[in-house]
Parts: sequence; C-alpha cells; structure tokens
Amino acid sequence: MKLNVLDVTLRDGSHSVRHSFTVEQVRAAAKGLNASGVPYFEVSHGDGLGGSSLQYGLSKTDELKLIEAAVSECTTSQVSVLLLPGIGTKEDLQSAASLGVKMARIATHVTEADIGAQHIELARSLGLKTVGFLMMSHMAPVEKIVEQAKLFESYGAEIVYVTDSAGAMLPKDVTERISALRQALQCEIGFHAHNNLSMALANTIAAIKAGATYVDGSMRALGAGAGNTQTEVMAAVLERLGYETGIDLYNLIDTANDVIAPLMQQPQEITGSSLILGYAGVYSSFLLHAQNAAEQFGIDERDILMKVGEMKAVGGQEDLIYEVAQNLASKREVVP
Ligand SMILES: C[C@H](O)CC(=O)C(=O)O
Ligand SMILES: [Mn+2]
Repeated sequence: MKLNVLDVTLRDGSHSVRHSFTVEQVRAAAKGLNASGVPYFEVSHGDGLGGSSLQYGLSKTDELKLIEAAVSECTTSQVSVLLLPGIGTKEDLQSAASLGVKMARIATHVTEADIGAQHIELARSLGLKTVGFLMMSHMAPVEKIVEQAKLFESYGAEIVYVTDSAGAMLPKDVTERISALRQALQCEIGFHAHNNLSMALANTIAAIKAGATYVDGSMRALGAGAGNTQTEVMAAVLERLGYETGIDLYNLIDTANDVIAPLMQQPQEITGSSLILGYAGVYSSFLLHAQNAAEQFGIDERDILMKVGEMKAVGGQEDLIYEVAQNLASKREVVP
C-alpha cells in the first residue's frame, strides 16, 4: 500500500530553532528531501504563513524567500505551506502559490473548522492540493471531530488531518478518531504527531492502520515540543511494515545528518517540560514561550505549563503564558 509522507522540518522545526532558518539551510534541506523522493514537504514560519511577529516569534528570513529557495530545488517533491486563518491572510496564500507551492494546509483549532472555509475555497481555486488541519485534536470527542472534519470536506478539503499538537494522544485515541473519520468521510485522511509522550511513531502507525494515507514527520524529529515523528525512522519502519513510500532511506539519513543536525540549537529530546506538554495536553509550540516566561518571572516552567493545560489554552493564546507566570510569581511573593 502506498503512503504519502510529508516532511515538516522546515515548518514545525522552525519553532525549535526560534524561526532562524536561512535561505542556504532551506535550500540544502530541500535539495536533500527532493533527492530522497519525499513527496511533500512544508516550508513557512512555525505558526504558518504570516506568523512572523512579536506574538509568535520574528523570522530571521522572510518566509517567501525560504519558500522560493525550496521550490527552486524541487524536481519531484512538492512544497506545502501551512496557514492559520487569523494569522496568515488570503494574500499570503496567493503570494506562496505564485512562487510554485503545490499544497496548502489550512489549520484551525479542532472545534473551529468554520473559520477555514474561505481559505480552503481560495486554495482550491488556486489549484493547490488542499488540506484541512484540525489542531489540538485530543481536546475534542470523536463525534465533534467527525462534525468538524465533515465541514472541512464540505468546503473542498481533499485531505483532513487529525493533528496531535500537544503530543497528548495514545494509540487508542488515534485509532478511535481516524477510524471514525474513515467511516464518515470520502476524502483522504492524514495524521500529524508530536513526541512529547514518546508516542509519535506508535501513534503514526495506529493512524495508518486505521486508514490514514498522509503522515507527517520531521528530520531528526525537529519540531515544537519534543518534536515530531522522525521522518527517516518512520521511512525505515514503514518499509519494514511493507508500505511503499518511494523514499530513498540513505539519502534521507544523509540529509538529516549533514544538513539538519548541524543547525539544531539543542538536542530534540523529551525534556521534563516537553513531557509535561503531553501530560497536561498543552500546545507544543508553547514550550519556548513558557521557557522565556519562566526565566522572566523566576517560575518553574512545568508549573506554568500545568496551569495553562488546566485552563485549556489553545493556539493563539501565547500571551496567556506570560499572564500565568506573572500570576504564579505574585502568589509566590505573598506566601511567607
Ligand atoms: C501552528 C502549529 O505549530 C501547527 C502544528 O504543527 C500543530 O498544531 O502541531
Ligand atoms: Mn506540529
């Protein structure tokens, strides 16, 4: 059976390197991904097109320059962009499409698919392969996910993703969600994992067994929180399981070793704090913000993440992290 691997190193990995990718780094990674036969890979700010801002982190290099460099290296791979309505605009999507991007993934919180309608319609009208990406999917019961995925499909999405943004799911959670979507939808289904509970590859396999045909990964697992399913490991395991990915494993390992490993700012490991992301169900890209806030207010970053998890904060509420840290600090001061 044929599976479509989508590498997110040059987008989700952007969180992990504080949005510091350069044209040279992107060009080298894109060249390697293309030579390895990875069918799709994503390039944009970690929070999608238009994400460069004080709220989400400023990009070192304009993402359109990164996208242009990536597209220029592709002979067979196709470049995807992520767009969160409210962060990225229709104009951002049009600019990316004019550079030769072939896929758009429109991402909303799992209960807010309706805010993606216009962007999905635009992506289709631009001739892009169009994906609806349901973030923080662990927060909604199966029926809600089915309802929201059907909305995406009705707007024209050709693939709907279950996205474990917090790395909080266990294989049974993935199986339940993907199986229900497989029964309810006509379109293809994808899965995007984070490794905060060390479940990323197991969850990805559960998703495939339940009917997902698109699966995400990142080289060296470079991504928000504890990172994603590691693309080169996934390629090897999928081949061993008898799936066809069309990926040249040695070429991909070389790209991970020679291009990605040298640019990593810290090892992509499950630290105490990234474990708490998964345990408390917190958006993975909150990790570096929590670290900044912890340092600023002298608070344990795990306490901030636990509180943010209790509050069921969702993507876009990064400023809440600083409020929580400030609150914890003020309480600590009054306790003798
Ligand atoms: C904007 C987020 O980083 C998208 C994503 O990769 C996720 O929710 O996971
Ligand atoms: Mn992610």
